[in-house]
Formats: sequence, C-alpha cells, structure tokens
Amino acid sequence: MSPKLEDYDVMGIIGSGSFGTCYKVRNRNTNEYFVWKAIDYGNLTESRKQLLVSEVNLLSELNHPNIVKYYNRILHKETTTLYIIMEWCQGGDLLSVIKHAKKLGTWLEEGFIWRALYQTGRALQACHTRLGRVTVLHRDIKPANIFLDHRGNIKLGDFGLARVLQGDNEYSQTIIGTPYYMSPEVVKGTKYNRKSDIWALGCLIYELCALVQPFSGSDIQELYNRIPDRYSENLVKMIQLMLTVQHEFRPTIEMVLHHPVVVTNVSKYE
Ligand SMILES: CN(C)CCCNS(=O)(=O)c1cccc(Nc2nc(OCC3CCCCC3)c3[nH]cnc3n2)c1
Repeated sequence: MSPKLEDYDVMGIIGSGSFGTCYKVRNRNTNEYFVWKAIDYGNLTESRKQLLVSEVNLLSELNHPNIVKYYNRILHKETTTLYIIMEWCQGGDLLSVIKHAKKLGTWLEEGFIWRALYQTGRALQACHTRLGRVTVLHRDIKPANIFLDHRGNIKLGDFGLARVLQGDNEYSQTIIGTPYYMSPEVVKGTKYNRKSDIWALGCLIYELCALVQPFSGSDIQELYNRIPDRYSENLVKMIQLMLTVQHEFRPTIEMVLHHPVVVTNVSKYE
C-alpha cells in the first residue's frame, strides 16, 4: 500500500542539499521517525527524471545495516515533488561530530574511529559487490554524508551522486560536482573507480583522527605529523595504506576489511 503525505507529521527541517530539502517526519500511525528527502523534479529533463528513477530504484536495492535504509517514495504531482522516505539517523552526521570535538578541544576515541573505518568499509563493500547487474561507486564519501544511528553505528547515506554503472557508458564518467576527497587518479582525469572510494575512506579516517582534511592545501610531509600521537601506529598504518597514491597498489575494500590490523582492532573495540 503506497504511503500518503498525510500519513506523516513534519517535525522540522534537518537541512538541504543539492537534491532538495531533508525533513524529519513522524508516521502518525506508528509514531516512528523517518526523514523525507523532498526533490522538486519539475524542471528536470526527461532523461534526468529517468536517472532519478534509477537512482531511487538503486537505493531500494541497497539493504545493509551500514547503509541508510530507503523505505518508500511518494510522488506528489501537484507540486512536482518526489518524497523519498528514509531511515532517520538519530545521531546526526559525522561532520557535526568533528565540529563538536574541535569546539570542545577534544579528540575522537580510537575505538570509535576503528568502528567507523570498519562499518563504512562494510557499506562500501556492499556497494562494490556487484548487486545483480550493477556496480555502485559511492562517489561522495564525506563526513556530511555519513550518519550515526541511536547506537552510534555508521550509516552511509546520500547516494545523491552515486552513479549506476551499467558498463562504461559516458554517463558513468561524468563527475558532477567535485568529490570532497578527490583521489590522485581523479585529479588526473582517470575514471572514478572502486579504488577512488578507498582513497576517500582513507581521507575520512584521517579527518576523524586529525579533525582536519588531509589535503587541505598543506604540504605532503606535514600530512602525518598532524595525526595526534594518542592514536596507535596501526591506525596510522591503515590510513597510509588507503592513501596509497598509485591506485593500482591501493588496497581493495576486501583487503582493508580482512587486514589483520583491522580485524584485531575492530574486535578489540567492538
Ligand atoms: C546526538 N546529537 C549530538 C545529534 C542530534 C542530531 N539530530 S538531528 O539534528 O535531527 C540530525 C542532524 C543531522 C542528520 C540527522 N539525521 C539524518 N540526516 C539525514 O540527512 C541530512 C541531510 C543530508 C544532506 C544535506 C542536508 C541534511 C538523513 N538522510 C537519511 N537519513 C538521515 N538521517 C539528524
């Protein structure tokens, strides 16, 4: 049975992005909280509408404990608005977590960072594992797109820029917008690939340690000096591994998740 707008109370606006506006809503029957991502498709070309449909279908196929759950959609033709109903992540986004730590002058716990590495990695593994006929590259891994549920588990969200790769069509090579963590190969114009997501994962984990972006204009030598000594050599080693400049030598997500250092530390902090 398809949901209707009147089944929900709008509790407030969480924020807005390139897609449109994100609302926190409550289902009137169950009192459960969700988010609506409201997308105005009024000005989209037919091909863009098709792409939107395929992206929403992609979302509905991705079912993983570390990926924000898609529940349903409401097409409101009167206002040419598509409402995507998704799981509400009570813990907010990682960008807010980083900003909060900086504001308090504190560092994030090493255990939290290992869990973030592992759980974000598991979400990427689900995307990179061929889902039927398509392989999904996230393309936009950044703290603002990664959320926490009520238990502090990672939820990879906002596949707004995710591209469905069915073979190498010209579309899949279009980088719309600048990825937050641009890998060396993408900077050189090489096609975005699975290893580019690994680079982005390395940048994310670096930023959780240093509370600053890895390549924010400073010189490469300075890079690892800015990771506080409080973090273990093993964690720094994993970051360096994911930030391997040559993507041919950069580990796959399987290699990261099965690396003995990751396996040991994730179980240590579980
Ligand atoms: C514990 N406190 C410190 C933090 C409280 C924090 N609560 S909060 O203020 O409602 C809050 C804050 C930010 C996120 C969320 N949860 C959330 N946000 C999404 O997208 C945000 C959107 C992404 C694109 C750009 C515009 C914003 C989601 N998408 C699917 N599920 C989602 N869940 C909740």
